[in-house]
Amino acid sequence: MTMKKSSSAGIWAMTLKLNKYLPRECRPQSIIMIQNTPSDMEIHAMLPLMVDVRNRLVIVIGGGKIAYRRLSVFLKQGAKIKVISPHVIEEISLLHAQSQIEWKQKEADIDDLHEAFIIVAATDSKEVNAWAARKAGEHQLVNLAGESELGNVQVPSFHQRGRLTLAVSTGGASPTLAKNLSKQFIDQFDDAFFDLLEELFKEREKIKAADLSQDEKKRLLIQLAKKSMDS
Ligand SMILES: C[C@@]1(CC(=O)O)c2cc3[nH]c(cc4nc(cc5[nH]c(cc(n2)[C@H]1CCC(=O)O)[C@@](C)(CC(=O)O)[C@@H]5CCC(=O)O)C(CC(=O)O)=C4CCC(=O)O)c(CCC(=O)O)c3CC(=O)O
Ligand SMILES: NC(=O)C1=CN([C@@H]2O[C@H](COP(=O)(O)OP(=O)(O)OC[C@H]3O[C@@H](n4cnc5c(N)ncnc54)[C@H](O)[C@@H]3O)[C@@H](O)[C@H]2O)C=CC1
Repeated sequence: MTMKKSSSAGIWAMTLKLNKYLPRECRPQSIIMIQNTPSDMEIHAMLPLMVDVRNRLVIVIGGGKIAYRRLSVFLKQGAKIKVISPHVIEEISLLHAQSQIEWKQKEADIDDLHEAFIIVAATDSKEVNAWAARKAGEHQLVNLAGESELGNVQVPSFHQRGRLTLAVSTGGASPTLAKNLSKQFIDQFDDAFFDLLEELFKEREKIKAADLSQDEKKRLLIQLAKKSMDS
């Protein structure tokens, strides 16, 4: 599989193959010397969480196509959206005209940030985006469309259907790859699977509510999951 090529084992194997073409004195002395894939400890991967944004305020600084892409996701999830930007693209202007979002037609300033649960900085100015990250409160979530490492939230590529959410993040390595992978993953599931998931949910609720010991409930729930995987 292609993904495996970039694994450290793959690089090791490739390097070992190369070794035989190198004069003995030029060969790497140990695997440490030839290892060029950072370990999981060295990469700052972020924690995936499911966040309920319903009725929470998301401030979007900037009104271009990336701001629109971000706000569309939050809006669909039930968040309240306030766009702060001197100019916005037509799609944003239309949402504003339909009273689906708020729009303050101005440059962002410090007063705009306070009440936000999540701040999205998606202007075309690195300075403005970095300013938003700096000025955000300690308890706020901040997403920067570029230079995302200055914020504390990154947006993965995700698909949701029924109760299933599949999200893929490549931590900034390749958003396009994340997009393709998440599509490939969700396409593996057919309609019957989503019906099954709904059934499982109902069955599980019943078991949880039943007058049984915790151990017995756990046993039944594991059995239920096993049965569904076999079917
Ligand atoms: C760090 C992150 C920011 C964050 O967390 O907010 C980030 C950063 C940047 N993206 C850039 C480019 C592109 N981004 C996309 C697409 C998506 N980008 C998304 C997330 C993220 N993008 C986060 C990392 C996620 C990860 O790595 O897995 C997705 C998943 C979600 C979303 O954006 O809504 C969405 C797919 C949605 C879907 O599934 O459909 C495409 C392709 C396209 O548009 O089709 C391109 C062009 C091709 C390419 O580069 O691959 C650039 C360069 C900008 C410039 O040119 O300057 C930067 C800035 C930088 O890297 O510095
Ligand atoms: N995360 C991702 O997937 C991607 C991120 N990017 C990054 O996203 C950023 C935005 O990209 P686009 O939407 O294409 O830009 P754009 O140029 O279309 O829009 C920029 C917007 O920022 C607004 N703006 C500028 N200064 C402002 C200020 N002081 N206060 C409030 N609003 C201000 C402008 O009025 C405009 O509406 C870029 O920095 C780019 O690097 C770009 C492509 C993909």
